[in-house]
Amino acid sequence: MNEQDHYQRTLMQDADRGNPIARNLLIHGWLGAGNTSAVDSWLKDHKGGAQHLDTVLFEAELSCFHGWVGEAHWSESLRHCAGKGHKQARFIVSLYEKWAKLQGLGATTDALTATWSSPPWREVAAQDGLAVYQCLDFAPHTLLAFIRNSLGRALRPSAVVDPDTGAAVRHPVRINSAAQWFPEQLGWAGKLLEQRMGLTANYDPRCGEVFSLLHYTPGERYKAHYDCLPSEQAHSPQGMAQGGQRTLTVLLTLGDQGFEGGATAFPRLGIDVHTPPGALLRFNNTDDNGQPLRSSLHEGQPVTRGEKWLLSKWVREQHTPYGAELNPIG
Ligand SMILES: O=C(O)CCC(=O)C(=O)O
Ligand SMILES: [Fe+2]
Repeated sequence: MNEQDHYQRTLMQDADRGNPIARNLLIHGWLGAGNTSAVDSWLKDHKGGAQHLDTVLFEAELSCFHGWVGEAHWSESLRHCAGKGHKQARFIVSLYEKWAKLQGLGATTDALTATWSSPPWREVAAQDGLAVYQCLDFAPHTLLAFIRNSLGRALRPSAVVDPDTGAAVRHPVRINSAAQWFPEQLGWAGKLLEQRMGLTANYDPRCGEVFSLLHYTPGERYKAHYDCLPSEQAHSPQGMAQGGQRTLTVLLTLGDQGFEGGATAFPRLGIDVHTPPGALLRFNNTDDNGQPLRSSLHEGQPVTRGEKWLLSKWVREQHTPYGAELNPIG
């Protein structure tokens, strides 16, 4: 058996045992390859078995985010699973309801199918080609806690690769911990966040890089840096394969409520922004001609008390490999 067959067989076995990440990799792989009949028969096989509700919910997720034509409308399937007491389905329904409440939608509105209307942005600074905006009350606190609790377990000290040895080493530019939220781990909550963040901050989620979770304890910081890349690097064949230049940064503050210090500061503009939990901060890294913008220099100042949690999204000018995995048939 060659390596590819072995990988595929392992995925199938793990998916059959109910491992959701293996299942997502397997199905997203089939969707990306246009093999919809494999997806169809996998769903049919598993709907009868012990993982019946998991499979119904997963089919609903495919319908909601990937254009899959399921047996029922995704919102009906989601409600059905929640009604049967499926824990994850209940969480997702409650997430939609909390989000609808945050948007001021009345209790009579169907939170699952209500159209998303982006909350307003507030200008923090607009100077020297840089526009910094804040969007307060973007995401409900249950989502923030969910991300902290789930992805938080994958936090590791931030490292950069030593060009001489290839070893991962601590680097003084970024003293914090970080974790990446890979596409096969996003699940319903992560995909909903991708969708709503893209609509709100006005970018195509397929141009995004993987979400990074950043965590800072007192004394930790992210020293002044640019998110954009040197133009030659961004537009080299390797850079273009990654989506080209990083044009936009969007940060979602996850809490916790009580941290002090840790503002996101723009030293060339002389401003620092303290973004409350659930709010977005958005700024451009390039000018109107797509060139790196000097005024976009920014830093995460040292935290002085409590813990700072942040989810960061770097957006490229073109589709990224992450974007292709995020939305295999979109
Ligand atoms: O921690 C911060 O406030 C800044 C984070 C940041 O600059 C980034 O993720 O690119
Ligand atoms: Fe940054």
